[in-house]
Amino acid sequence: MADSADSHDNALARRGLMFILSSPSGAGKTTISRMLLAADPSIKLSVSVTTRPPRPGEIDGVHYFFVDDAEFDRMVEEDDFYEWAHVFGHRYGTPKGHIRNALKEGQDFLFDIDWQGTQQLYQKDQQDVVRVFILPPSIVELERRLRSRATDSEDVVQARMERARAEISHWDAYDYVVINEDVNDCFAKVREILDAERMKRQRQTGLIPFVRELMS
Ligand SMILES: Nc1ncnc2c1ncn2[C@@H]1O[C@H](COP(=O)(O)OP(=O)(O)OP(=O)(O)O)[C@@H](O)[C@H]1O
Ligand SMILES: Nc1nc2c(ncn2[C@@H]2O[C@H](COP(=O)(O)O)[C@@H](O)[C@H]2O)c(=O)[nH]1
Repeated sequence: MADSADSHDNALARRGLMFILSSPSGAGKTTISRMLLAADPSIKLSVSVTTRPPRPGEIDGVHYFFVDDAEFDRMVEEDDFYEWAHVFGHRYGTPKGHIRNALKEGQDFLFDIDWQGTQQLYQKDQQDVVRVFILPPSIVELERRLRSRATDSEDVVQARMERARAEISHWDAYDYVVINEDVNDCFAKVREILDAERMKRQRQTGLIPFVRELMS
């Protein structure tokens, strides 16, 4: 029979989470994602595949896997994606890789993806998905942030601003909505959401035998 330390460890066993951060472009989800990854080594980034060219400082395999159209087509044909979508004139997709098995083993993953990808992941796996939408404090501030990032041409900034209201209209398809005014406050809220979701009874698959043993 397992001793109490073993059974307590088993009781903490749970499935991994698919923790999704979405927002209109420039609201700050990449910033919040990077803060979360730096603060919490037990969540891993799901690195997306994209046909968009790298921005200065972006590293292949770290921020994205940068591929050409032919390679993206090949991955679609071979069913390599959990989900993929057209966003701002390029294609972006979540590679299946080792995610499914790692989730079963309790590994949490962070997804920085848009509303289309969120819908697709949610349809496939409602149980493990947690959807968080980040809003900017105002449209003026959103535009200021897109420009201050200084990584995109004027045309790209304009195109993203034109899409901003349409992106925001999907806010009610998310479990949580957080306004990113002060970045540290926003990060703290996102972290609280992650911590609480990890504790949900339904996710803690190891609890059932533990509670049975406690009650026996
Ligand atoms: N709370 C904040 N206050 C001021 N600036 C912020 C805040 N949060 C993020 N920023 C800045 O705004 C810019 C856009 O942020 P970020 O790149 O994280 O946005 P994003 O939502 O990931 O955009 P995209 O979807 O285009 O990747 C960055 O320069 C970032 O440093
Ligand atoms: N559906 C998906 N959307 C994705 C994925 N990876 C990123 N994104 C979203 O695209 C836009 C633009 O990103 P950027 O890095 O070019 O600014 C943003 O909303 C991302 O969240 C993906 O794999 N699937």
